Amino acid sequence: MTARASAPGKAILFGEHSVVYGKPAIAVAVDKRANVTIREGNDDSIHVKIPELDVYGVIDIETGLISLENDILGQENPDTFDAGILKFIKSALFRTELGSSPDHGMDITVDLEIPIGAGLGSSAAITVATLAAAARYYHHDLSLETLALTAHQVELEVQGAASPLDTTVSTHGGFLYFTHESGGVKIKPALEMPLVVGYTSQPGNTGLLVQQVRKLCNDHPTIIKPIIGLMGNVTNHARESITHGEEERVGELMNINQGLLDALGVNTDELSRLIYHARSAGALGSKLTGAGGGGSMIAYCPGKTREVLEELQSIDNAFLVGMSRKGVTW
Ligand SMILES: Nc1ncnc2c1ncn2[C@@H]1O[C@H](COP(=O)(O)OP(=O)(O)O)[C@@H](O)[C@H]1O
Ligand SMILES: C[C@@](O)(CCOP(=O)(O)O)CC(=O)O
Ligand SMILES: [Mg+2]
Repeated sequence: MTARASAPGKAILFGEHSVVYGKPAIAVAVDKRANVTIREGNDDSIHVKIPELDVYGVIDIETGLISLENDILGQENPDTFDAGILKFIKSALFRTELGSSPDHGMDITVDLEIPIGAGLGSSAAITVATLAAAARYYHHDLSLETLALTAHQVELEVQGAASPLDTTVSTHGGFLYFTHESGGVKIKPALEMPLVVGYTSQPGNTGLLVQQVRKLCNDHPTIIKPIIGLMGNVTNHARESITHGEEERVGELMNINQGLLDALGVNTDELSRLIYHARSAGALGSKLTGAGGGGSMIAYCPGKTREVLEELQSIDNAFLVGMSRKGVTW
């Protein structure tokens, strides 16, 4: 038996971090995906292979313990490596919503097109695709709604705190205005949305950054809560501007959102450099995307895509990102 599923990463245009505090957000599924294949295994363990990351993990079915076959990351970074992405895969495989849980060995391969820890939702895409592939493997029917909800539970369990934004976008695809009350509502942009992503070689860890913002908010509630409230206002203004085709205002609102994210302490030197260089090369707006603390920025650059891409590539990694209407496929 072989079961396959695939789910897209995402870019957050407006509202990362404030979405964890109940505010709205705008995000788009991107044309980079996590592709998961599950096959029956030859022994009693779950073997997970992620060739793009050089990660070869083993999950013990009885104890749930995760170990690394090649332990390269553990050796390089013994204090900080915590089996990272394998925790999401394990948590997904053992969810009761799947109707069954692993009772024999499996071989799981993740073909990952999304850079990890780059704010582009690799954790959500891998989680959604693993759940979908496992449901198929167990011949279990799972609605998209249950799939998105279950994937959010996985992110919550592994990350500690998480909004349902990434898992909603990865499940349903498209360009979404997300609220906690109504979930993802598709947006019809009245303008082209050419986006360039620039990513630093330093990965960010979403769980740690969300905790860091929580601490800042607890230490300075009368300052940080209004900033989070403002971020919600920026997102709502941006939705108007996107649907009315107001390019310059969209750019300005991205820059304002970036200033507020900086105030939350999730910006870095490297991100700032990419963000300001993108603006100098002609981007109307640029900001970090996802959790920050490293990872990626996006630049909104109608008519200037080539200039911005070349500028960012001269500093670090950069690529043009396209929207994916396709959410999870299985
Ligand atoms: N090279 C790596 N190999 C395995 N796991 C990794 C690696 N780099 C980061 N991780 C883990 O992958 C997860 C990435 O999820 P997250 O921090 O949400 O970033 P994103 O979803 O933006 O890619 C984290 O739990 C992190 O510990
Ligand atoms: C910072 C946050 O808003 C987005 C995190 O996205 P990513 O894992 O960095 O791709 C956290 C969340 O919404 O759960
Ligand atoms: Mg993530």
